[in-house]
Amino acid sequence: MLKQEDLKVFAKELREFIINIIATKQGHLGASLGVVELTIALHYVFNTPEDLLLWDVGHQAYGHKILTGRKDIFHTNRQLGGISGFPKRSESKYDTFGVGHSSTSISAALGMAIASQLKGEDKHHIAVIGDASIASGMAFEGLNHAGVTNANLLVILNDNAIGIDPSVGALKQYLTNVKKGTQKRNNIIEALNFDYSGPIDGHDLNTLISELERLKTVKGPKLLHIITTKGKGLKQAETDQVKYHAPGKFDAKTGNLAIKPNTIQPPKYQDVFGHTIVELAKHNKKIVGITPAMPTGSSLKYMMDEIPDRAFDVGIAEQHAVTLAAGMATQGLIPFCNIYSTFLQRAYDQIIHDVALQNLPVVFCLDRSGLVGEDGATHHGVFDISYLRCIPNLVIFAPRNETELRNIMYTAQTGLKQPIAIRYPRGRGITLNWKQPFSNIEIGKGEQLKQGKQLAILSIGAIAKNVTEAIKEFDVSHYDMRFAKPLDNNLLHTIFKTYFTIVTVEDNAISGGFGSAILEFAATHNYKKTIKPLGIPDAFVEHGSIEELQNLVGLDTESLKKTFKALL
Ligand SMILES: Cc1ncc(C[n+]2csc(CCOP(=O)(O)OP(=O)(O)O)c2C)c(N)n1
Ligand SMILES: CC(=O)[C@@H](O)[C@H](O)COP(=O)(O)O
Ligand SMILES: [Mg+2]
Repeated sequence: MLKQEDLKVFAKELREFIINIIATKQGHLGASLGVVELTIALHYVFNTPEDLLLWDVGHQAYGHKILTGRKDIFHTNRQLGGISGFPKRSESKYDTFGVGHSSTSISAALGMAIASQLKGEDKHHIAVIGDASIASGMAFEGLNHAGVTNANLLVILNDNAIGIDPSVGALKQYLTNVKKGTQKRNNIIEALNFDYSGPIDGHDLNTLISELERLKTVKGPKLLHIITTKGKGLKQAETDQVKYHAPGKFDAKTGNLAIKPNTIQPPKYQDVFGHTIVELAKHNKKIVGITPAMPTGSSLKYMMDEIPDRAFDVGIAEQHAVTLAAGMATQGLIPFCNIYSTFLQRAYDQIIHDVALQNLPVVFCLDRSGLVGEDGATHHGVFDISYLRCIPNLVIFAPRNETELRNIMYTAQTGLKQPIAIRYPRGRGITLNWKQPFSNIEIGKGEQLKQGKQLAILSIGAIAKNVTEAIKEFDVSHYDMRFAKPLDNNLLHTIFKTYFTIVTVEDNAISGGFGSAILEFAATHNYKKTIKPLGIPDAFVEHGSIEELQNLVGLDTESLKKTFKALL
């Protein structure tokens, strides 16, 4: 075991190791650099894995992974077949809880602490949570419960005043006041029956270690407030914390970002959303934009910059974002509530109870639908069609390209009388000249893209691109059905009367997805046809590039080609 006086040098080496690998292999950088000292101090003071250490979100756990037996394979981080970018129980006994979505650590650590009590085990339970994640409702539910238990729980609030984008809300202001020393009384955490200590410098190893040693002897729920700098140790990452949250490739020595080739490319779908909402909102004063803590990732930041009074970052609060949108819609506003497909899972009851049941015209923009790549199983947006399709009143649309995204956004603000979910993928579209004049899309209307004789392929969303390429040499029909709900029944009757074999293609789970909707249609109307649904199988898809993962599930162009050929 290293001596305490050697830990400072060790911290420098750990930081350099993380920077060197992430510079070429990519991943989340700033958060892990910010907790290097904390990570070392925690593993120095506590007896992991006997003591249970949980990382909220887990994007800051690279140091933890490196210190717990994964240094030699850290270069495989987030790559196909490599280690996960987040703590994962199946990967290591030091990863006590699987994460990726935020604000779960307090509840999970409390659950473990109560289990230890019931089993008569004497161990420590430590949840490390960031300032943006602790502001989420779920974290407060955990604190509220923990405060009336005598569970041996230590919550470490890693306060760097930023999430991916700058933290927002009254709690952030409160924490700032605590740091300034102007909020000594009325400590929220003490009011919840926690023993509060701090704020302390989270980069000072000696202070951290002595405070953690002291807290080991304190019984019951306790919270240590530490102040850190996101990106600590790499100048650019400290200065441009938003960019260096996950900067892509960069020069490990200078910190400069890799220069991207100067070629004209189609836009990212998120930017089509971001620019289009600004364009529409300038003309339609009823439009408001909402994001739960993802202004940069969703590109709602364009509207926040141009029309700040009508664009809201509500923090990591998906449930609140949806019900806030519902409230606004009751008053005649047209809320565009932009939530990553995977994070909308958190707000399921709000979609049903607060929006759909009251048939409120909220426009859900589900970015990052389909396979998202290196973030892996926690982040793929492959369930939304299934979890939304069973909800009455809700329209579900998936654009196959940028123009379709723009036009459905345009259509949604022209007096739609019901909620709509628009799902679109991570990454770039296919159209260079994408800023065309708007036109209306008829709700529930599909489109034929190619005419052929041998079979009919029905796709939904941007995966149409792979289908189009795969069928170039085949005599088949291709339909972009566009709406998973309502289905284009007229078009479907024509298709079912014309073809014997029908293939459906989607980047959503086959279970309950678009293909299931077509099977239900066939069963309802007594069509006895061969229907082959292609999509995500009934298993969690791991991490890798989107292309690799599409290949794994048979949705890349070559795999589709083989499947179609076998059916001809
Ligand atoms: C439920 C959920 N919503 C949104 C996200 C996206 N997200 C990942 S990290 C992050 C910011 C976390 O900030 P903080 O807790 O302060 O940790 P830091 O990055 O500063 O260490 C967000 C919004 C998520 N992972 N989970
Ligand atoms: C940890 C986390 O949840 C986010 O940082 C997420 O990785 C962002 O994903 P995008 O890169 O698709 O915006
Ligand atoms: Mg933070």
